[in-house]
Amino acid sequence: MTESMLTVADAARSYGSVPALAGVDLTVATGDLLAVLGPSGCGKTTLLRCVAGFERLDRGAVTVAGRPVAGPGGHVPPHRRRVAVVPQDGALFPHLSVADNVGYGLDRAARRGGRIEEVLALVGLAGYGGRMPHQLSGGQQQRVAVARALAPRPPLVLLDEPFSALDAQLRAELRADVRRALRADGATAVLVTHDQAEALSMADAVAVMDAGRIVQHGTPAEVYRDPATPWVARFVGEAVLLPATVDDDVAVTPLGRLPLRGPAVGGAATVLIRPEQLRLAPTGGSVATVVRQDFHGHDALTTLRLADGTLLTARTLDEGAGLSAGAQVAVTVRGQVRAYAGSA
Ligand SMILES: Nc1ncnc2c1ncn2[C@@H]1O[C@H](COP(=O)(O)OP(=O)(O)OP(=O)(O)O)[C@@H](O)[C@H]1O
Repeated sequence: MTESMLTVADAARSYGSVPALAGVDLTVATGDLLAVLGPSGCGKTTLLRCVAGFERLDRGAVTVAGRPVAGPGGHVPPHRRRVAVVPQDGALFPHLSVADNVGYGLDRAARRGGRIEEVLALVGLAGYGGRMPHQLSGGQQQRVAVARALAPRPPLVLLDEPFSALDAQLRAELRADVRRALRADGATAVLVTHDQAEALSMADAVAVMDAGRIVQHGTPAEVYRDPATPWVARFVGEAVLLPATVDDDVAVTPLGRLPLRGPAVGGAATVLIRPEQLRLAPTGGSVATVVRQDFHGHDALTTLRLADGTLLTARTLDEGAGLSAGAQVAVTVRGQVRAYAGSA
């Protein structure tokens, strides 16, 4: 079994009457990247700051590499936790060269041993050591911040929305490169983000957070395909949620009888269908009217209305091309669906 590099147990922290953390349990396996994904204000940054040691817990405990750093035994200050933080804006020292920024936390032996060049190469900046931060683009500055965090080989690296200030294309490139660098260096990391695509594409595991609690912890595929609640379903991607009646392993829905997977529920339920499960054809399914189509280049989201007024969103490729508002199509569902007890 893989050992945990980070354990957070029943962590609670309030600001006045606001419970920013309301009992968080979390583990990160050694060598993994965990994404903490949640909407603004759910407590992500507070969690990260409590792990780093910038904030104290009201209750609970944090263990890093088997060593208690917060909890009943006391509060280890940030600089003694061996936890590296990559902040949103990089926060490089402006008066130090790239090499000196990266080498800041290193002892002389490590500096001489070539670690600075090694981590700069890992983040794609070999040969940039002599530059000053202001001579770098925003994306390059973030790469330096990641290299600086990795340099002393900390047991844990925390990344706080590190790509949020970058434009979309740069962000995608940097995500992939930073993921590769972390993996190549064997680092264990926690990434805090409100961006589902970032969490699902980068992480080994995703902890979905809402109102100070972790509401689901699983692989990216698990939280997308098998969300714990309708709220998680909506938060991690486009979701079609339909009223249903469950009868054994079949849900009776406005789109017909659909096979179920996941935990059994009985009676009135809500089913989750992902837009890519919906297939459109000229005939041979439930009849729907096209309301509108939002073109995204690689695909399109087509909003449809069933005869009973139910709205659906289908992700379409060629089969939905050029459908205009008012057109009639037949909708079928591919694969199994997940049901939740009660109505949405
Ligand atoms: N220093 C503080 N003083 C008072 N309230 C705070 C403080 N820090 C955070 N909060 C409150 O705690 C809650 C959680 O905040 P936190 O910054 O952890 O959320 P977040 O998920 O990181 O949000 P965002 O994505 O917007 O940064 C919010 O309601 C916030 O207003």
